[in-house]
Amino acid sequence: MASSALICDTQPWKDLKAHLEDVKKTHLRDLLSDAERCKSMMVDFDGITLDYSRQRATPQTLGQLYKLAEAAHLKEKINRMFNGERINSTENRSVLHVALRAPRDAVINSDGKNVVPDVWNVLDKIKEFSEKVRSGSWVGATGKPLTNVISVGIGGSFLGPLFVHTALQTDPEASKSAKGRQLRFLANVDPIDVARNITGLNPETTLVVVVSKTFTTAETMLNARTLRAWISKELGPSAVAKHMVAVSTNLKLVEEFGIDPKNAFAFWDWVGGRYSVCSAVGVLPLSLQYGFPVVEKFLKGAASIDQHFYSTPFEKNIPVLLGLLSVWNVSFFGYSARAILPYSQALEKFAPHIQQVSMESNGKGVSIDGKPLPLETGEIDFGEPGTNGQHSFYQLIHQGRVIPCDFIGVVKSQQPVYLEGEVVNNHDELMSNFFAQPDALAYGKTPEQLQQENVSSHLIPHKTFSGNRPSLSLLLASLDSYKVGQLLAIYEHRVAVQGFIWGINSFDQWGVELGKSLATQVRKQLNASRTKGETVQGFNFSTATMLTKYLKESSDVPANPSTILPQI
Ligand SMILES: O=P(O)(O)OC[C@H]1O[C@](O)(CO)[C@@H](O)[C@@H]1O
Repeated sequence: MASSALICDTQPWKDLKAHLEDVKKTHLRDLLSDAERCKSMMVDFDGITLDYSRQRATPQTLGQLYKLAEAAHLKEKINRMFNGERINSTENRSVLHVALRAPRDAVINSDGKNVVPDVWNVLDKIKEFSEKVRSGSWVGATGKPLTNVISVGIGGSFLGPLFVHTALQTDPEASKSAKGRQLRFLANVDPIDVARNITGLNPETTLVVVVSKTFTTAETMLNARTLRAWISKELGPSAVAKHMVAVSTNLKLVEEFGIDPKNAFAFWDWVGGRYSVCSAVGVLPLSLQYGFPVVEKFLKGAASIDQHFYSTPFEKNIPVLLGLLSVWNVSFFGYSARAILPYSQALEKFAPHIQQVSMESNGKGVSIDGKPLPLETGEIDFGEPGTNGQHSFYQLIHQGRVIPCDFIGVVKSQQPVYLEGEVVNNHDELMSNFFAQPDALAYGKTPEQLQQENVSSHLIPHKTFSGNRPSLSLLLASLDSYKVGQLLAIYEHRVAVQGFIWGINSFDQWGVELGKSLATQVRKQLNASRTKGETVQGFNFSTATMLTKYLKESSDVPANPSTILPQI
Protein backbone atom coordinates (compact mmCIF):
# COMPACT_ATOMS: atom_id res chain seq x y z
CA MET A 1 0.00 0.00 0.00
CA ALA A 2 1.31 3.43 -0.89
CA SER A 3 2.50 5.49 2.05
CA SER A 4 -0.10 8.04 3.11
CA ALA A 5 -0.27 11.12 5.32
CA LEU A 6 -0.87 10.61 9.01
CA ILE A 7 -4.49 11.34 9.86
CA CYS A 8 -3.46 13.94 12.44
CA ASP A 9 -1.81 15.98 9.67
CA THR A 10 -5.02 16.29 7.65
CA GLN A 11 -7.20 19.40 7.60
CA PRO A 12 -10.34 17.67 8.99
CA TRP A 13 -8.31 16.55 12.03
CA LYS A 14 -7.09 20.11 12.58
CA ASP A 15 -10.62 21.44 12.12
CA LEU A 16 -11.92 19.01 14.71
CA LYS A 17 -9.24 20.16 17.16
CA ALA A 18 -10.50 23.73 16.74
CA HIS A 19 -14.14 22.63 16.94
CA LEU A 20 -13.42 20.81 20.20
CA GLU A 21 -12.90 24.14 21.94
CA ASP A 22 -16.40 25.22 20.88
CA VAL A 23 -18.00 21.99 22.03
CA LYS A 24 -16.30 22.23 25.41
CA LYS A 25 -18.16 25.46 26.07
CA THR A 26 -21.53 23.73 26.33
CA HIS A 27 -22.43 21.42 29.19
CA LEU A 28 -24.08 18.14 28.24
CA ARG A 29 -27.17 19.07 30.21
CA ASP A 30 -27.64 22.02 27.85
CA LEU A 31 -26.97 19.90 24.77
CA LEU A 32 -29.65 17.51 26.00
CA SER A 33 -32.24 20.28 26.19
CA ASP A 34 -32.21 20.51 22.38
CA ALA A 35 -34.76 17.88 21.33
CA GLU A 36 -33.97 18.28 17.61
CA ARG A 37 -30.32 17.53 18.27
CA CYS A 38 -31.22 14.47 20.36
CA LYS A 39 -33.61 13.20 17.69
CA SER A 40 -30.85 13.38 15.11
CA MET A 41 -28.64 11.27 17.36
CA MET A 42 -30.79 8.17 17.46
CA VAL A 43 -30.59 5.27 15.02
CA ASP A 44 -32.79 2.20 14.74
CA PHE A 45 -31.77 -0.92 12.90
CA ASP A 46 -33.23 -4.44 13.01
CA GLY A 47 -34.24 -4.47 16.69
CA ILE A 48 -31.38 -2.27 17.93
CA THR A 49 -31.64 1.37 18.97
CA LEU A 50 -28.54 3.48 19.35
CA ASP A 51 -28.88 6.74 21.29
CA TYR A 52 -25.71 8.81 21.21
CA SER A 53 -27.26 12.09 22.32
CA ARG A 54 -25.24 11.96 25.54
CA GLN A 55 -21.97 12.31 23.65
CA ARG A 56 -20.24 15.66 23.95
CA ALA A 57 -20.96 16.31 20.31
CA THR A 58 -23.21 18.44 18.14
CA PRO A 59 -24.56 17.76 14.66
CA GLN A 60 -21.63 19.88 13.46
CA THR A 61 -19.20 17.50 15.21
CA LEU A 62 -20.73 14.62 13.30
CA GLY A 63 -20.42 16.52 10.03
CA GLN A 64 -16.74 17.08 10.72
CA LEU A 65 -16.22 13.47 11.75
CA TYR A 66 -17.65 12.38 8.36
CA LYS A 67 -15.05 14.65 6.73
CA LEU A 68 -12.39 12.96 8.82
CA ALA A 69 -13.72 9.60 7.63
CA GLU A 70 -13.37 10.83 4.07
CA ALA A 71 -9.78 11.96 4.69
CA ALA A 72 -9.03 8.53 6.18
CA HIS A 73 -10.63 6.81 3.12
CA LEU A 74 -12.91 4.93 5.48
CA LYS A 75 -15.37 3.75 2.84
CA GLU A 76 -12.57 2.50 0.59
CA LYS A 77 -10.99 0.65 3.51
CA ILE A 78 -14.30 -1.03 4.42
CA ASN A 79 -14.71 -2.06 0.78
CA ARG A 80 -11.16 -3.40 0.64
CA MET A 81 -11.87 -5.52 3.70
CA PHE A 82 -15.08 -6.97 2.24
CA ASN A 83 -13.34 -7.51 -1.11
CA GLY A 84 -10.72 -9.74 0.49
CA GLU A 85 -7.75 -7.48 -0.16
CA ARG A 86 -4.73 -8.17 2.00
CA ILE A 87 -5.33 -5.27 4.37
CA ASN A 88 -3.42 -7.01 7.16
CA SER A 89 -0.23 -5.96 5.42
CA THR A 90 2.32 -7.01 8.05
CA GLU A 91 1.07 -10.59 7.83
CA ASN A 92 0.10 -10.33 4.16
CA ARG A 93 -3.41 -11.59 4.85
CA SER A 94 -6.94 -10.61 4.02
CA VAL A 95 -9.39 -9.95 6.84
CA LEU A 96 -12.56 -11.82 6.07
CA HIS A 97 -14.39 -12.73 9.27
CA VAL A 98 -17.49 -11.42 7.49
CA ALA A 99 -17.25 -14.45 5.16
CA LEU A 100 -17.72 -16.75 8.18
CA ARG A 101 -21.36 -15.70 8.51
CA ALA A 102 -22.19 -14.97 4.88
CA PRO A 103 -25.19 -16.76 3.39
CA ARG A 104 -24.44 -19.93 1.43
CA ASP A 105 -24.99 -18.23 -1.92
CA ALA A 106 -22.81 -15.17 -1.21
CA VAL A 107 -19.61 -14.58 -3.13
CA ILE A 108 -16.64 -13.26 -1.16
CA ASN A 109 -13.27 -13.60 -2.82
CA SER A 110 -9.83 -13.94 -1.37
CA ASP A 111 -7.11 -14.05 -4.01
CA GLY A 112 -9.74 -14.46 -6.70
CA LYS A 113 -11.30 -17.52 -5.03
CA ASN A 114 -14.76 -17.49 -3.50
CA VAL A 115 -14.22 -18.57 0.13
CA VAL A 116 -17.91 -18.99 1.02
CA PRO A 117 -18.18 -22.63 -0.20
CA ASP A 118 -15.18 -23.57 2.02
CA VAL A 119 -16.87 -21.87 4.97
CA TRP A 120 -20.07 -23.82 4.38
CA ASN A 121 -18.22 -27.13 3.94
CA VAL A 122 -16.89 -26.73 7.46
CA LEU A 123 -20.26 -25.54 8.80
CA ASP A 124 -21.93 -28.60 7.25
CA LYS A 125 -19.27 -30.85 8.79
CA ILE A 126 -19.85 -29.23 12.21
CA LYS A 127 -23.60 -29.66 11.85
CA GLU A 128 -23.22 -33.35 11.04
CA PHE A 129 -20.66 -34.03 13.75
CA SER A 130 -22.50 -32.11 16.48
CA GLU A 131 -25.77 -33.87 15.60
CA LYS A 132 -24.01 -37.23 15.88
CA VAL A 133 -22.55 -36.38 19.28
CA ARG A 134 -25.79 -34.86 20.58
CA SER A 135 -27.93 -37.74 19.38
CA GLY A 136 -25.54 -40.31 20.84
CA SER A 137 -24.60 -41.88 17.53
CA TRP A 138 -20.99 -40.77 18.12
CA VAL A 139 -20.04 -42.30 21.44
CA GLY A 140 -16.93 -42.46 23.61
CA ALA A 141 -14.46 -45.35 23.83
CA THR A 142 -16.61 -47.24 26.33
CA GLY A 143 -19.81 -46.75 24.34
CA LYS A 144 -21.25 -43.94 26.47
CA PRO A 145 -22.69 -40.75 24.91
CA LEU A 146 -20.48 -37.67 25.17
CA THR A 147 -22.54 -35.18 27.12
CA ASN A 148 -19.71 -32.94 28.31
CA VAL A 149 -17.38 -30.80 26.26
CA ILE A 150 -14.18 -29.05 27.38
CA SER A 151 -13.05 -26.44 24.89
CA VAL A 152 -9.32 -25.84 25.31
CA GLY A 153 -8.02 -22.55 23.92
CA ILE A 154 -6.89 -19.08 24.96
CA GLY A 155 -7.31 -15.47 23.76
CA GLY A 156 -9.42 -15.39 20.64
CA SER A 157 -9.80 -19.14 20.82
CA PHE A 158 -11.59 -18.74 24.14
CA LEU A 159 -13.03 -15.32 24.96
CA GLY A 160 -15.51 -15.01 22.10
CA PRO A 161 -16.96 -18.51 22.50
CA LEU A 162 -17.18 -17.99 26.29
CA PHE A 163 -19.06 -14.70 25.81
CA VAL A 164 -21.55 -16.29 23.41
CA HIS A 165 -21.98 -19.38 25.59
CA THR A 166 -22.65 -17.25 28.66
CA ALA A 167 -25.24 -15.22 26.76
CA LEU A 168 -26.97 -18.23 25.18
CA GLN A 169 -27.32 -20.02 28.49
CA THR A 170 -30.17 -17.67 29.32
CA ASP A 171 -31.94 -17.95 25.97
CA PRO A 172 -34.92 -20.28 26.59
CA GLU A 173 -34.66 -21.88 23.14
CA ALA A 174 -30.92 -22.46 23.52
CA SER A 175 -31.05 -23.64 27.10
CA LYS A 176 -33.79 -26.13 26.24
CA SER A 177 -31.61 -27.69 23.56
CA ALA A 178 -28.63 -27.79 25.96
CA LYS A 179 -30.47 -29.82 28.57
CA GLY A 180 -28.30 -32.54 30.09
CA ARG A 181 -25.15 -31.18 28.48
CA GLN A 182 -22.21 -29.18 29.84
CA LEU A 183 -19.73 -26.93 28.07
CA ARG A 184 -16.60 -25.82 29.92
CA PHE A 185 -13.64 -23.71 28.85
CA LEU A 186 -10.03 -24.37 29.77
CA ALA A 187 -7.77 -21.42 29.01
CA ASN A 188 -5.23 -20.67 31.69
CA VAL A 189 -2.04 -22.69 31.92
CA ASP A 190 -2.38 -22.36 35.69
CA PRO A 191 -2.92 -26.00 36.76
CA ILE A 192 -5.83 -24.86 38.90
CA ASP A 193 -7.78 -24.22 35.71
CA VAL A 194 -7.25 -27.74 34.37
CA ALA A 195 -8.05 -29.22 37.77
CA ARG A 196 -11.28 -27.19 37.98
CA ASN A 197 -12.26 -28.20 34.48
CA ILE A 198 -11.99 -31.92 35.04
CA THR A 199 -13.57 -31.81 38.48
CA GLY A 200 -16.78 -33.79 38.44
CA LEU A 201 -16.33 -34.92 34.84
CA ASN A 202 -15.96 -38.49 33.75
CA PRO A 203 -13.59 -38.89 30.78
CA GLU A 204 -15.92 -41.61 29.46
CA THR A 205 -18.56 -38.97 28.74
CA THR A 206 -16.24 -36.07 27.89
CA LEU A 207 -15.22 -34.71 24.51
CA VAL A 208 -12.22 -32.36 24.38
CA VAL A 209 -12.10 -29.76 21.60
CA VAL A 210 -8.59 -28.32 21.19
CA VAL A 211 -8.97 -24.86 19.68
CA SER A 212 -5.89 -23.08 18.41
CA LYS A 213 -5.41 -21.17 15.19
CA THR A 214 -1.68 -21.86 15.15
CA PHE A 215 -1.68 -25.09 17.19
CA THR A 216 1.54 -23.82 18.76
CA THR A 217 0.28 -21.64 21.62
CA ALA A 218 2.20 -22.81 24.68
CA GLU A 219 -0.69 -22.66 27.15
CA THR A 220 -3.18 -24.42 24.90
CA MET A 221 -0.79 -27.15 23.86
CA LEU A 222 0.22 -27.92 27.44
CA ASN A 223 -3.43 -28.01 28.52
CA ALA A 224 -4.25 -30.24 25.53
CA ARG A 225 -1.41 -32.63 26.43
CA THR A 226 -2.64 -32.68 30.03
CA LEU A 227 -6.18 -33.61 28.99
CA ARG A 228 -4.83 -36.16 26.52
CA ALA A 229 -2.94 -37.74 29.43
CA TRP A 230 -6.11 -37.64 31.58
CA ILE A 231 -8.09 -39.47 28.89
CA SER A 232 -5.31 -41.97 28.10
CA LYS A 233 -4.73 -42.78 31.74
CA GLU A 234 -8.40 -43.44 32.40
CA LEU A 235 -9.45 -45.00 29.10
CA GLY A 236 -6.25 -46.05 27.30
CA PRO A 237 -4.36 -44.17 24.53
CA SER A 238 -6.66 -45.41 21.76
CA ALA A 239 -9.56 -43.49 23.39
CA VAL A 240 -8.04 -40.20 22.21
CA ALA A 241 -9.48 -40.76 18.74
CA LYS A 242 -13.02 -40.77 20.13
CA HIS A 243 -12.56 -38.14 22.82
CA MET A 244 -10.43 -35.42 21.21
CA VAL A 245 -11.13 -33.25 18.18
CA ALA A 246 -9.49 -30.03 17.02
CA VAL A 247 -10.16 -26.65 15.46
CA SER A 248 -7.18 -25.07 13.72
CA THR A 249 -5.69 -23.58 10.58
CA ASN A 250 -2.70 -25.88 11.06
CA LEU A 251 -4.02 -29.34 10.25
CA LYS A 252 -0.49 -30.77 9.95
CA LEU A 253 0.24 -30.05 13.63
CA VAL A 254 -3.20 -31.36 14.60
CA GLU A 255 -2.28 -34.72 13.05
CA GLU A 256 1.17 -34.71 14.67
CA PHE A 257 -0.56 -34.18 18.03
CA GLY A 258 -2.44 -37.42 17.47
CA ILE A 259 -5.87 -36.15 16.46
CA ASP A 260 -7.31 -37.77 13.35
CA PRO A 261 -7.47 -35.08 10.61
CA LYS A 262 -11.00 -36.38 9.88
CA ASN A 263 -11.90 -35.00 13.31
CA ALA A 264 -10.33 -31.62 12.67
CA PHE A 265 -12.36 -28.55 11.75
CA ALA A 266 -10.49 -26.06 9.65
CA PHE A 267 -10.45 -22.33 9.41
CA TRP A 268 -8.21 -20.01 7.46
CA ASP A 269 -5.41 -17.51 7.90
CA TRP A 270 -7.77 -14.73 6.79
CA VAL A 271 -9.58 -15.10 10.13
CA GLY A 272 -7.84 -13.25 12.96
CA GLY A 273 -7.88 -15.08 16.32
CA ARG A 274 -9.92 -12.40 18.07
CA TYR A 275 -12.34 -12.29 15.12
CA SER A 276 -12.74 -16.08 14.98
CA VAL A 277 -15.80 -16.78 17.14
CA CYS A 278 -17.94 -17.24 14.00
CA SER A 279 -15.53 -19.87 12.63
CA ALA A 280 -15.31 -23.44 13.93
CA VAL A 281 -13.56 -21.86 16.96
CA GLY A 282 -16.96 -20.88 18.35
CA VAL A 283 -19.37 -22.72 16.11
CA LEU A 284 -18.14 -26.22 17.00
CA PRO A 285 -18.28 -26.05 20.83
CA LEU A 286 -21.47 -23.98 20.73
CA SER A 287 -23.17 -26.38 18.30
CA LEU A 288 -22.21 -29.32 20.50
CA GLN A 289 -23.88 -27.56 23.41
CA TYR A 290 -26.91 -25.91 21.81
CA GLY A 291 -27.33 -27.61 18.45
CA PHE A 292 -26.43 -26.12 15.09
CA PRO A 293 -29.77 -24.31 14.43
CA VAL A 294 -29.27 -22.04 17.46
CA VAL A 295 -25.73 -21.21 16.33
CA GLU A 296 -26.89 -20.59 12.78
CA LYS A 297 -29.24 -17.91 14.13
CA PHE A 298 -26.27 -16.32 15.89
CA LEU A 299 -24.37 -16.26 12.57
CA LYS A 300 -27.37 -14.70 10.84
CA GLY A 301 -27.44 -11.92 13.46
CA ALA A 302 -23.79 -11.12 12.79
CA ALA A 303 -24.45 -11.21 9.03
CA SER A 304 -27.29 -8.69 9.41
CA ILE A 305 -24.81 -6.18 10.89
CA ASP A 306 -22.20 -7.00 8.22
CA GLN A 307 -24.69 -5.97 5.56
CA HIS A 308 -25.73 -2.88 7.51
CA PHE A 309 -22.08 -1.90 8.00
CA TYR A 310 -21.22 -2.46 4.35
CA SER A 311 -24.14 -0.68 2.76
CA THR A 312 -25.63 1.93 5.11
CA PRO A 313 -24.67 5.61 4.76
CA PHE A 314 -22.44 6.69 7.62
CA GLU A 315 -25.17 8.90 9.15
CA LYS A 316 -27.22 5.79 10.01
CA ASN A 317 -24.46 3.21 10.22
CA ILE A 318 -24.20 1.99 13.83
CA PRO A 319 -20.62 0.59 13.82
CA VAL A 320 -19.36 3.62 11.88
CA LEU A 321 -21.02 6.08 14.27
CA LEU A 322 -19.68 4.21 17.29
CA GLY A 323 -16.19 4.08 15.81
CA LEU A 324 -16.13 7.78 14.92
CA LEU A 325 -17.40 8.78 18.35
CA SER A 326 -14.73 6.65 20.02
CA VAL A 327 -12.07 8.41 17.96
CA TRP A 328 -13.62 11.73 19.02
CA ASN A 329 -13.44 10.74 22.68
CA VAL A 330 -9.95 9.23 22.61
CA SER A 331 -8.09 11.51 20.23
CA PHE A 332 -9.79 14.84 20.82
CA PHE A 333 -11.12 14.82 24.37
CA GLY A 334 -8.21 12.61 25.47
CA TYR A 335 -10.44 10.16 27.34
CA SER A 336 -8.26 7.08 27.36
CA ALA A 337 -10.69 4.48 28.71
CA ARG A 338 -14.11 3.16 27.81
CA ALA A 339 -16.49 1.29 30.09
CA ILE A 340 -18.73 -1.40 28.62
CA LEU A 341 -21.72 -1.73 30.90
CA PRO A 342 -24.33 -4.27 29.88
CA TYR A 343 -27.43 -4.20 32.03
CA SER A 344 -27.73 -7.91 31.46
CA GLN A 345 -26.06 -10.64 33.47
CA ALA A 346 -26.11 -12.80 30.35
CA LEU A 347 -23.57 -10.39 28.85
CA GLU A 348 -21.12 -10.71 31.74
CA LYS A 349 -18.39 -12.02 29.44
CA PHE A 350 -18.94 -9.38 26.77
CA ALA A 351 -16.48 -6.80 28.15
CA PRO A 352 -13.65 -9.35 28.56
CA HIS A 353 -14.15 -10.40 24.93
CA ILE A 354 -14.25 -6.83 23.64
CA GLN A 355 -11.14 -6.07 25.68
CA GLN A 356 -9.21 -8.43 23.42
CA VAL A 357 -10.99 -7.41 20.21
CA SER A 358 -10.34 -3.75 20.88
CA MET A 359 -7.07 -3.60 22.78
CA GLU A 360 -5.21 -6.27 20.77
CA SER A 361 -6.44 -4.63 17.57
CA ASN A 362 -5.90 -0.96 18.23
CA GLY A 363 -3.17 -0.72 20.85
CA LYS A 364 -0.50 0.21 18.30
CA GLY A 365 2.42 2.62 18.22
CA VAL A 366 2.99 2.97 14.47
CA SER A 367 0.87 3.64 11.41
CA ILE A 368 0.16 0.89 8.92
CA ASP A 369 3.18 2.18 6.97
CA GLY A 370 5.39 1.79 10.03
CA LYS A 371 5.62 5.49 10.89
CA PRO A 372 5.75 6.30 14.63
CA LEU A 373 2.43 7.81 15.62
CA PRO A 374 2.32 11.17 17.36
CA LEU A 375 -1.08 10.22 18.76
CA GLU A 376 -2.35 7.50 21.04
CA THR A 377 -4.54 4.80 19.54
CA GLY A 378 -6.88 2.31 21.17
CA GLU A 379 -8.48 2.74 24.54
CA ILE A 380 -8.53 0.87 27.81
CA ASP A 381 -11.69 -1.21 27.73
CA PHE A 382 -13.19 -2.65 30.84
CA GLY A 383 -16.62 -3.39 32.19
CA GLU A 384 -19.01 -5.34 34.32
CA PRO A 385 -22.72 -5.86 34.12
CA GLY A 386 -24.95 -3.28 35.76
CA THR A 387 -26.04 -3.08 38.43
CA ASN A 388 -23.01 -4.87 39.96
CA GLY A 389 -20.59 -2.27 38.61
CA GLN A 390 -22.60 0.52 40.26
CA HIS A 391 -21.55 -0.84 43.64
CA SER A 392 -17.95 -1.19 42.58
CA PHE A 393 -16.22 1.28 40.24
CA TYR A 394 -18.99 3.75 39.30
CA GLN A 395 -17.84 6.13 42.06
CA LEU A 396 -14.79 6.91 39.92
CA ILE A 397 -16.92 7.28 36.80
CA HIS A 398 -19.30 9.74 38.50
CA GLN A 399 -16.88 11.91 40.46
CA GLY A 400 -13.38 10.86 39.47
CA ARG A 401 -12.03 10.48 35.95
CA VAL A 402 -14.17 10.95 32.89
CA ILE A 403 -14.72 7.60 31.21
CA PRO A 404 -17.12 7.38 28.27
CA CYS A 405 -19.59 4.60 28.95
CA ASP A 406 -21.50 2.21 26.70
CA PHE A 407 -24.78 1.28 28.35
CA ILE A 408 -26.32 -1.85 26.83
CA GLY A 409 -29.88 -2.76 27.78
CA VAL A 410 -32.41 -5.38 26.72
CA VAL A 411 -36.14 -4.67 26.38
CA LYS A 412 -37.44 -8.18 27.01
CA SER A 413 -35.85 -10.22 29.74
CA GLN A 414 -34.91 -13.76 28.80
CA GLN A 415 -36.13 -15.07 32.10
CA PRO A 416 -38.66 -12.68 33.64
CA VAL A 417 -39.41 -12.86 37.34
CA TYR A 418 -42.55 -11.31 38.81
CA LEU A 419 -43.12 -11.11 42.53
CA GLU A 420 -46.68 -11.23 43.69
CA GLY A 421 -47.87 -7.80 44.73
CA GLU A 422 -45.00 -5.97 43.00
CA VAL A 423 -45.88 -3.93 39.93
CA VAL A 424 -42.32 -3.18 38.87
CA ASN A 425 -40.90 -6.57 37.94
CA ASN A 426 -37.29 -7.58 38.50
CA HIS A 427 -36.27 -6.68 34.96
CA ASP A 428 -37.92 -3.24 35.31
CA GLU A 429 -35.81 -2.72 38.41
CA LEU A 430 -32.65 -3.52 36.44
CA MET A 431 -33.71 -1.27 33.57
CA SER A 432 -34.54 1.62 35.92
CA ASN A 433 -30.83 1.76 36.56
CA PHE A 434 -30.01 1.45 32.87
CA PHE A 435 -32.07 4.57 32.17
CA ALA A 436 -30.96 6.51 35.26
CA GLN A 437 -27.19 6.18 35.09
CA PRO A 438 -26.60 7.94 31.74
CA ASP A 439 -28.58 10.96 32.94
CA ALA A 440 -26.76 11.02 36.27
CA LEU A 441 -23.47 11.11 34.36
CA ALA A 442 -24.66 13.75 31.90
CA TYR A 443 -26.50 16.15 34.21
CA GLY A 444 -24.62 15.73 37.46
CA LYS A 445 -25.78 17.72 40.48
CA THR A 446 -24.86 21.33 41.16
CA PRO A 447 -24.01 22.98 44.50
CA GLU A 448 -27.12 25.15 44.03
CA GLN A 449 -29.34 22.09 43.83
CA LEU A 450 -27.72 20.72 46.97
CA GLN A 451 -28.26 24.01 48.78
CA GLN A 452 -31.94 23.89 47.88
CA GLU A 453 -32.05 20.43 49.42
CA ASN A 454 -30.58 21.90 52.64
CA VAL A 455 -27.41 19.81 52.43
CA SER A 456 -24.92 21.02 55.02
CA SER A 457 -22.36 23.27 53.48
CA HIS A 458 -19.34 21.12 54.41
CA LEU A 459 -20.85 18.21 52.48
CA ILE A 460 -21.72 20.18 49.36
CA PRO A 461 -18.32 19.69 47.66
CA HIS A 462 -18.50 15.96 48.36
CA LYS A 463 -22.04 15.61 47.06
CA THR A 464 -21.54 17.71 43.94
CA PHE A 465 -21.48 15.88 40.62
CA SER A 466 -19.88 17.80 37.78
CA GLY A 467 -21.85 15.86 35.16
CA ASN A 468 -20.87 16.49 31.52
CA ARG A 469 -19.73 12.85 31.31
CA PRO A 470 -20.43 11.21 27.96
CA SER A 471 -22.14 7.90 27.37
CA LEU A 472 -24.15 6.14 24.70
CA SER A 473 -26.96 3.65 24.98
CA LEU A 474 -27.71 0.58 22.93
CA LEU A 475 -31.15 -0.87 23.51
CA LEU A 476 -31.70 -4.39 22.16
CA ALA A 477 -35.22 -5.70 21.61
CA SER A 478 -34.25 -9.05 23.16
CA LEU A 479 -31.16 -11.15 23.72
CA ASP A 480 -31.65 -14.27 21.65
CA SER A 481 -28.85 -15.86 19.64
CA TYR A 482 -29.55 -13.53 16.67
CA LYS A 483 -29.12 -10.42 18.82
CA VAL A 484 -25.94 -11.81 20.39
CA GLY A 485 -24.52 -12.16 16.86
CA GLN A 486 -25.53 -8.58 16.05
CA LEU A 487 -23.92 -7.20 19.17
CA LEU A 488 -20.69 -9.04 18.45
CA ALA A 489 -20.49 -7.74 14.88
CA ILE A 490 -21.28 -4.14 15.92
CA TYR A 491 -18.27 -4.08 18.22
CA GLU A 492 -15.97 -5.93 15.80
CA HIS A 493 -16.71 -3.36 13.09
CA ARG A 494 -16.53 -0.42 15.47
CA VAL A 495 -12.97 -1.44 16.37
CA ALA A 496 -12.10 -1.73 12.66
CA VAL A 497 -13.52 1.76 12.01
CA GLN A 498 -11.35 3.24 14.76
CA GLY A 499 -8.26 1.53 13.33
CA PHE A 500 -9.11 2.64 9.79
CA ILE A 501 -9.40 6.26 10.95
CA TRP A 502 -6.19 6.18 12.97
CA GLY A 503 -4.43 4.62 9.98
CA ILE A 504 -3.09 1.60 11.85
CA ASN A 505 -3.19 -2.14 11.21
CA SER A 506 -5.94 -3.41 13.53
CA PHE A 507 -5.41 -7.00 12.46
CA ASP A 508 -1.91 -7.91 13.62
CA GLN A 509 -0.63 -8.27 17.21
CA TRP A 510 3.14 -8.14 17.25
CA GLY A 511 3.01 -6.71 20.77
CA VAL A 512 2.30 -10.12 22.26
CA GLU A 513 5.46 -11.73 20.85
CA LEU A 514 8.24 -10.34 23.04
CA GLY A 515 6.78 -11.67 26.29
CA LYS A 516 6.28 -15.08 24.66
CA SER A 517 9.91 -15.35 23.55
CA LEU A 518 11.23 -14.22 26.94
CA ALA A 519 9.06 -16.89 28.58
CA THR A 520 10.77 -19.46 26.34
CA GLN A 521 14.18 -18.39 27.71
CA VAL A 522 12.89 -18.67 31.28
CA ARG A 523 11.37 -22.08 30.55
CA LYS A 524 14.76 -23.29 29.21
CA GLN A 525 16.51 -22.00 32.32
CA LEU A 526 14.02 -23.73 34.64
CA ASN A 527 14.55 -26.94 32.74
CA ALA A 528 18.36 -26.67 32.86
CA SER A 529 18.36 -25.77 36.56
CA ARG A 530 15.94 -28.52 37.51
CA THR A 531 17.51 -31.29 35.43
CA LYS A 532 21.23 -30.36 35.42
CA GLY A 533 21.46 -28.09 38.45
CA GLU A 534 22.67 -25.18 36.27
CA THR A 535 22.78 -21.79 37.98
CA VAL A 536 20.59 -19.01 36.66
CA GLN A 537 22.45 -16.98 34.04
CA GLY A 538 21.81 -14.55 31.21
CA PHE A 539 19.16 -12.53 33.07
CA ASN A 540 19.35 -9.13 34.73
CA PHE A 541 19.91 -8.87 38.49
CA SER A 542 16.26 -8.58 39.35
CA THR A 543 15.02 -11.51 37.26
CA ALA A 544 18.00 -13.70 38.21
CA THR A 545 17.38 -13.10 41.93
CA MET A 546 13.67 -13.82 41.72
CA LEU A 547 14.19 -16.90 39.54
CA THR A 548 16.81 -18.30 41.88
CA LYS A 549 14.45 -17.78 44.83
CA TYR A 550 11.64 -19.47 42.92
CA LEU A 551 13.84 -22.47 42.03
CA LYS A 552 15.10 -22.81 45.58
CA GLU A 553 11.71 -22.55 47.23
CA SER A 554 9.97 -24.85 44.78
CA SER A 555 12.71 -27.48 44.88
CA ASP A 556 10.41 -29.90 46.72
CA VAL A 557 8.08 -29.93 43.67
CA PRO A 558 8.90 -33.14 41.75
CA ALA A 559 10.15 -32.49 38.20
CA ASN A 560 8.19 -35.34 36.63
CA PRO A 561 5.23 -36.34 38.78
CA SER A 562 3.75 -39.55 37.53
CA THR A 563 0.18 -38.71 38.41
CA ILE A 564 -2.32 -36.48 36.68
CA LEU A 565 -3.64 -33.51 38.62
CA PRO A 566 -6.06 -34.30 41.37
CA GLN A 567 -9.58 -33.01 40.90
CA ILE A 568 -10.50 -30.15 43.20
O1 LIG B 1 -5.52 -19.61 18.56
P1 LIG B 1 -4.09 -19.55 18.95
O2 LIG B 1 -3.17 -19.67 17.78
O3 LIG B 1 -3.78 -20.61 19.98
O4 LIG B 1 -3.79 -18.14 19.59
C1 LIG B 1 -4.44 -17.70 20.74
C2 LIG B 1 -4.32 -16.22 20.94
O5 LIG B 1 -2.97 -15.85 21.08
C3 LIG B 1 -2.74 -14.58 20.49
O6 LIG B 1 -1.93 -14.76 19.39
C4 LIG B 1 -2.11 -13.63 21.45
O7 LIG B 1 -1.06 -14.21 22.13
C5 LIG B 1 -4.11 -14.08 20.10
O8 LIG B 1 -4.09 -13.19 19.07
C6 LIG B 1 -4.81 -15.36 19.82
O9 LIG B 1 -6.20 -15.18 19.84
